[in-house]
This record gives sequence, structure tokens and C-alpha cells, in this order.
Amino acid sequence: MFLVDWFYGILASLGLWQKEAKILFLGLDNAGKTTLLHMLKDERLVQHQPTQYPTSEELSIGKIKFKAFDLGGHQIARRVWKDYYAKIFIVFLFRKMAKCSPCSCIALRLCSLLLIDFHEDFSKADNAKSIEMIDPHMINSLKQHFPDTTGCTWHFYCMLRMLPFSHFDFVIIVACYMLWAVWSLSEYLVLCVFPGFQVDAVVYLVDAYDKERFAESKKELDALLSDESLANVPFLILGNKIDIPYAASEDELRYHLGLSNFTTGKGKVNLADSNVRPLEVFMCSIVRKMGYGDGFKWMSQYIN
Ligand SMILES: Nc1nc2c(ncn2[C@@H]2O[C@H](COP(=O)(O)OP(=O)(O)OP(=O)(O)O)[C@@H](O)[C@H]2O)c(=O)[nH]1
Ligand SMILES: [Mg+2]
Repeated sequence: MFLVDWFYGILASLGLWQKEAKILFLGLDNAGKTTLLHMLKDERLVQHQPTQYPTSEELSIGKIKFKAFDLGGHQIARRVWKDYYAKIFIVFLFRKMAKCSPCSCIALRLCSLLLIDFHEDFSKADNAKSIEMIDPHMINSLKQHFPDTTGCTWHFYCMLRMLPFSHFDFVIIVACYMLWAVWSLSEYLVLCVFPGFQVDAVVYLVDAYDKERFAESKKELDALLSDESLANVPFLILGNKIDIPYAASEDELRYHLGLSNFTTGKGKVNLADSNVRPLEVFMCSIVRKMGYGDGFKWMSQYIN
């Protein structure tokens, strides 16, 4: 992590690193994330379609203003979760040579497969949406530096998702390799390193009635809890839908999520000097407007 810490240190010393309070709403599909987001936003209960694309809302809870991100919980949507808590993005922007030989085009395609997240012709407005997690101002200023974008094909690469682990020093080495690999295929090429957004808290929703999916929910939660980028980020686990008879109890949910010995206590618990991640389970029913308020109150004490 040396390179990342160094990078942040430089940004902070230049005053360029601006913190934006950000909460991620995560959890399996059908857990109730969008319902909660809209309940918090305008206290209305609305029936939603499964979330296809990440959405965000400005919210205020108590004295704190947040940007809450609802990322969707189905299998494909889960793949973008990481983009929202990545510490850094490494991005290649390059313009393909006007006359690419078939060989080099195939090589480019292979590169794009490797890198998974591949956006062609990103100067189009539509594609700009898919890179919303990167500060649009930065992208715009980049375009100004390289004004010759009209009518040409820019290739945008986001490195981060290709790596199943989060060792960013390694990412930088791979980035250098890729830089070399695509150099010969491009007219010009820019390698950019963007800071990702700092995540202030994660709200992880579980459908307490859907006991058959507890194992799947635990698997996703474990992956989040063990991700280095989220180390020390407070986790509020909401066991939702307790209005339905036979929904799991709090103890049952803790047990199935493997959290029996990991929660840090409700109420005011000072963890500032302990290096322990705040984590707690609250049961709730969004439709009955109960339970989640206590959870958010608990969480807000850990957000500066
Ligand atoms: N009984 C009950 N149903 C709820 C509650 N909260 C949400 N639901 C229902 O659960 C279903 C899924 O809710 P969503 O908010 O769309 O779930 P989601 O987590 O956003 O799902 P994806 O967008 O697919 O990730 C909807 O039919 C909601 O009405 C609750 O507290 N009790
Ligand atoms: Mg949704």
C-alpha cells in the first residue's frame, strides 16, 4: 500500500483531496435497498423495479449530509460494487491508430477483454454516464488537454476490476506493463491515476424472511468485509422485512451471517482508538418505517 498512501499524501498536501460523505447501499437483489433509499429521501413507499443501474441520492440524516448510492444487488450489478469503493482508478485513454492492422486490432480487443471494463468512444454522452464514478470534471479537463476528440475513437480502460484482489502496488506495475503493451498500437496515450471516492459507511441489507439466501448474502458480505479498500469503514447490517411472520430473529441473522462475535455494540461505543471496525446488526421493516432509524443513528456516530 506504500504507493497508494504516498499518492494520497501528495494529494492531501496539495489540498486537492476533497472528501465527499458517501454511503453505499449494498445487499442481494430484493433486499429492499431502493425502497429504503426512497423512504429516507421522501418518506414514501414506492414499488420499484429491480435496480439495473447505479443510482445516487443526496440525503441528510441528523446533521450529516450524505450521498447515498444504490448499486443494485443482482449478479451483474454486484460486479460494479468494487468500482464504488476503489481507492484508486488507473485509466488509459488512448486513440487507436487510424489504420490499425487486423493483428493490432485483435491485440486491442484482447487487452480490452483482460481489462473487463471497456468503453469505446467515450466522448459520447452515453458512455460518460458509465464512468460517473470518476469525477466528470477531471474527464472534461483531460479532454481539454487533448482537444482532438471530435470524430475520433477514444478508448477508455478502467483497470481496477480486472484484479480479484486489491493490492494496488501490483495494479500500478500491471498498469506500466499495459502502457507498454498498447503503446505501439496508439497514436497517443495517456495514463491517468484518479483517486476513488472515500466510502464513509456501508449499509448492507438482508432480507430476513428469505432464509434460503442467507448463505449467498453472507458470501457477499464476507467479501466486502475482507476487502482492504473498506477496512475500518463502518458497516450497518439491516435485517429487513421483519413485518413478515417467520422472518429471522436478530440472533438467527447474526448466526447465519457469521457475525455473532464480530458486532461492536449498539448505543454509544467509542472505537476511535481501537482500530476496530464499527459493525452492528439492526432489524427493521422499511414498509412499517421501523428499526432502520436506530441503525442510522448508531452509524452516524462513526462518520466524521
Ligand atoms: N414485507 C416487506 N417488503 C419489503 C420491505 N422492504 C422492501 N420490501 C419489498 O421487497 C421488494 C424488493 O425491494 P427493492 O427495494 O426493490 O429491493 P432492492 O434491494 O433494491 O433490489 P435490487 O434493485 O434488485 O437490488 C419490493 O417488493 C419491496 O416492496 C419491508 O420492510 N417489508
Ligand atoms: Mg433496487
